Amino acid sequence: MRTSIATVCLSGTLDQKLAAASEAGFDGVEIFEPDLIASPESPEAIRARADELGLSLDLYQPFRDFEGVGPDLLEHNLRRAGAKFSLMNRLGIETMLLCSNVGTARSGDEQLAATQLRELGELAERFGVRVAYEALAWGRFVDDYEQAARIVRLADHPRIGVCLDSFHILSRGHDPQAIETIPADKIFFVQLADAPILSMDVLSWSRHHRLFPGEGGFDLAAFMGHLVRTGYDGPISLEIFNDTFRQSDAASTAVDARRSLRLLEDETRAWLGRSSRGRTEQMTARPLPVVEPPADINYVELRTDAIDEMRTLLAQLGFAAHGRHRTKSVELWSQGAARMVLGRPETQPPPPTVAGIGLSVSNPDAALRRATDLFAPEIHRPEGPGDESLVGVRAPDGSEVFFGLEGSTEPKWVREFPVPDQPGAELVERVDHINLAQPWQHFDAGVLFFHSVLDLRSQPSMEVAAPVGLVRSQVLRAADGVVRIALNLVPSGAHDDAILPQHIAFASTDVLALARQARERGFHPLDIPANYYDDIEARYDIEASLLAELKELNVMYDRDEAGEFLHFYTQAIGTVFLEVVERRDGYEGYGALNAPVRLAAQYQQRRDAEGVPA
Ligand SMILES: O=C(O)c1ccc(O)c(O)c1
Ligand SMILES: [Mg+2]
Repeated sequence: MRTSIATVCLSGTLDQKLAAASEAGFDGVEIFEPDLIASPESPEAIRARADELGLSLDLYQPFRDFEGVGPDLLEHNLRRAGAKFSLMNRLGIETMLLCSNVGTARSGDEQLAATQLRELGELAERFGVRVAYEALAWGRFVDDYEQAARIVRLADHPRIGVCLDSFHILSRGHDPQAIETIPADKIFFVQLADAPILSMDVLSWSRHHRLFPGEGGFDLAAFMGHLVRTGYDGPISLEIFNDTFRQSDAASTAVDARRSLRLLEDETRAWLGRSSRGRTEQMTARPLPVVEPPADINYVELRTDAIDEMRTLLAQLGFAAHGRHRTKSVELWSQGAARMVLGRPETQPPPPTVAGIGLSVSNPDAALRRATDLFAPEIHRPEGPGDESLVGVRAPDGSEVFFGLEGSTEPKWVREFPVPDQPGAELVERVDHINLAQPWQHFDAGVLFFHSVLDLRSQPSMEVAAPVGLVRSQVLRAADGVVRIALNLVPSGAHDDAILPQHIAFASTDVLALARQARERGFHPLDIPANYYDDIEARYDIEASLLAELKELNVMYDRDEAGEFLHFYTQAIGTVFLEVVERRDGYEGYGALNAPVRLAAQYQQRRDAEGVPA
């Protein structure tokens, strides 16, 4: 599969965009006209630069508002097109994208549009170029790819074909199956974009919210499957208009982009494999190693300067102290199968406080190979003699993900730490979920990373109101539900990022007993306001004695169709806090209704700690 990316996806100057695309391993790029016009380089110099970087220039775009017009305007439009064809000759670009007319078309007569495209084809012939006609989802008369394909057929000119853009097709709910009725030699270009499922006008959706494949809600494997069945073998190009990507580092965006196509190629191969008429020969990348989703989170590594406070907190929650590792400057705390590795930040820039997680997988080597095939940077850790070697990769937010062998007993590396003097309280069973605050520019990349590398599935994303802004939250979880990772998007305006810390939630068999024992050890939970308890009483008709106990211990409550959820929070230590949860009778959620109350309580806690008057 030949991969391409539109320069509009990336931030920076045209030269920086080309460099980022090349560095990430793309075969080619689409030149977006505003990037060219704004460039100080001549078209010839841009061509030379692309050659030097090993990039083909696959498309020049967009050309707008050509067809369906009156005779005077047609003449003007042909003159405009001639100028662009001549520019394309200087750039050495063969294909120009023509968007369906959104403004100047007077008629939706398909025969008229076809006749005018035929004239454009004649002109293109003279320049040795060709035109790919794309139905924009908001086109004045042409807004559907089947209509565009009909007009192209009527135009019947070798220099006129279609451009298929998954966004325009899938955003309108059009069935991509009819792609198979378009002859492959009439498909001149293919653009891919994913998007979150939103209910808004399609133009704004397209111009601001497109995402790389795998980051949104479209079924792009099916789209690709229908395309591959036509025999199309041209470039597959990403065209992502996204406000965040325009502002973030081009090099890392380009790597995310390549990751998305790598995954999609694999998913397309699988889709074709399941269908009766698969032709997978164009899926040229070797298949990604298949991995089972991780079986559990076998440790979480925290790097914090507030190490004494964290020790106190873990002890209050009933964790056993194993002490320091025999060679590394970290210590281990455990309770049940929940293991916390604790150390100070040692690298510059400092790692996120939740600096790493260990995942138990059936085949660590395959998991590592899959991750590196998906362009995740591998981590090499110095090891002491006899220490178990850790294999892992770096996530987009800078945290580390290590793969360990799944098994019924504890991981071997635990024996590299001393045995605790006192056992833990054993009211915590394991890590229930972790919640990673993502810097605003890494959120979508984080979703794609955990989805593609670990085969975790995205749950619908949610928005939670916090005093500092709306927090977008997305849970990714394994099919069996054991491993759950929630990603939170820190609002870009929230300079005080400590208000949206990361957190680790432990699963307990008896949260009330644990809260009581912790209190006896001096623990003070996050204070929950009395108004909250009035509200849940009204909402759920909770038994008076339970309500009193929840209130006394600052434990929050939720319910779904299956069961109940009891959970409490610790106060934050720096940018991290802990949670203990009890899921009764198969409750599946995370207490979403409680999240705004918790965020406001944390905000209040910080203001109190800083002595700000209420
Ligand atoms: O939003 C637009 O105008 C626009 C332009 C070119 C495209 O290929 C496209 O899909 C959308
Ligand atoms: Mg497009």
